[in-house]
Amino acid sequence: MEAKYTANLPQVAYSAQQVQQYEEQAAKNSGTSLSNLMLRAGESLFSLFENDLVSAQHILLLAGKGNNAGDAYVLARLLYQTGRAVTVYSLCDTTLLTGDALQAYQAAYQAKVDIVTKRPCLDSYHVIVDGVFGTGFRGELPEQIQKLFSECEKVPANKLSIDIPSGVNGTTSVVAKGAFKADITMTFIALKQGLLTGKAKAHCGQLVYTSLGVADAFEQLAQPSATYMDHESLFSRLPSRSVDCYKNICGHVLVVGGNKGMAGAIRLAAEAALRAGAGLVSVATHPDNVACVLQGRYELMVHGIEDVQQLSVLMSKADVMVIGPGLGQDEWAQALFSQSTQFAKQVVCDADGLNLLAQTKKRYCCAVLTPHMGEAKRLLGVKSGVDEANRFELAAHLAKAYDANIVLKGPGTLIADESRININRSGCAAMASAGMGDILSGIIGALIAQGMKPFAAANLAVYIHGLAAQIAAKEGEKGLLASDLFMHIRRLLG
Ligand SMILES: NC(=O)C1=CN([C@@H]2O[C@H](COP(=O)(O)OP(=O)(O)OC[C@H]3O[C@@H](n4cnc5c(N)ncnc54)[C@H](O)[C@@H]3O)[C@@H](O)[C@H]2O)[C@@H](O)CC1
Ligand SMILES: [K+]
Repeated sequence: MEAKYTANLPQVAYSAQQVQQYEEQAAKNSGTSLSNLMLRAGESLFSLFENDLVSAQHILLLAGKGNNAGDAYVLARLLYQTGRAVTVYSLCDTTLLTGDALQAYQAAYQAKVDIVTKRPCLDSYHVIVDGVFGTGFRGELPEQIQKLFSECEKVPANKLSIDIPSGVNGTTSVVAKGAFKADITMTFIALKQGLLTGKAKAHCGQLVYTSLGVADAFEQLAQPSATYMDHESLFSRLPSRSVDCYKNICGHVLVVGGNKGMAGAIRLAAEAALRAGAGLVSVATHPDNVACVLQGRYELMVHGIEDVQQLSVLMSKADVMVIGPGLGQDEWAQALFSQSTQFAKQVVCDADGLNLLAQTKKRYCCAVLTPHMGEAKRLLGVKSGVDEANRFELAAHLAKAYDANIVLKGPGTLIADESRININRSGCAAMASAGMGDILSGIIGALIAQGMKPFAAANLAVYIHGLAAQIAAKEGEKGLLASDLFMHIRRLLG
């Protein structure tokens, strides 16, 4: 079933707890009530069926016992009253319903909506609507609900989640085992940060936002917990080039890595730095790799490093150092890493650079660290008090512990410094191919070398990288070679 959704998402995000805390006051300040908001939520969901899911005639709604179910009962009544075949499968005894949810249930019941407590066969529905848990979900999903959701995944019906896919935590992005997998999620009142990153992002499918008419009042009550930055504002922070500029004033990036047998990673990072506009790019690599890294990319200045003094000389000439791609962790790598910590300017540290950083007490004076979840956990070590599955907590904690900008890779990459977190908008699982991370670190290095602040550079680099990967994938370059991104990176940066 073809569906066309517009996802005009706001540029600020909040925790699900903030939504719970302020929704009632926001409703009051907007001259309305929570029960009215539930009606509006149901109506907004209904509009999806009127505009996008027009051919859906057989609809199954799964209902829990909270207000998320209340939204489902309002929707069920509206769908039924317009002639669709509607069944609500209540996962709880309906005598447990209270408050607004009870009222919504009663209205649906009186309108003669088919409400059952025995599991129907899932095969014949065009759409399955998940109204089981929303912002009130805590902990783990009961096993029988996991089973039901797993059966839902097997049938071809479109899956629509109300507010939050059941089992996803809208604050932390932690996804409980067996959580509902939606094709579309319509979320209300405020954009919940937990839906925008990590595995949670995949569980939402297409995210659609509806303010229920209280966004202004809500924004006056609550401080955003994260931004969801507009890319236009990022591009405007890229320094423009004057007609009389030359290579020496466009930044000199030193790329360090490429141990024996790992020339590819360092070459990708170095070429990415060139493509992203660095005036000069030097490479410090294993002597065996010099010819190979230089091959076909003669703009690079490639040096085989036998002792750390050679690296020291290169460091003295560079504006930014990118360390880690293909670095390895042997003696040669450790010596280079150790020397690199003397660098007094901006460092971008990736891959084995991060692993070596995790193993020592040495720190960079100013760094952008670009870990994936595994590396992030290693960087964290055994420090207690941080929920390792909570991407927001992890990124914020690392920014503090390492006094660095953090790029926590993965879908909806998080970019954090000590005081803020931005969630990347380009929305692509771009890191899923070999070499993608190497390219990202090269772009970040080049943007900093050209004068961008590290936080903005990291954000723009992640955005460009994701977009380039999306374009490359759309153009049918199957398997998505990392190097397919290069042409698009150059074009996107204008
Ligand atoms: N009138 C209102 O208050 C409005 C509520 N809205 C909807 O209401 C939702 C929030 O409603 P609620 O706060 O009632 O919460 P939920 O509807 O998310 O569910 C809470 C219920 O689930 C149970 N529960 C939580 N975790 C569980 C677990 N792991 N296993 C088993 N049971 C579990 C709780 O005990 C509670 O009974 C929002 O997501 C949104 O969909 C919106 O319609 C806006 C207006
Ligand atoms: K839900």
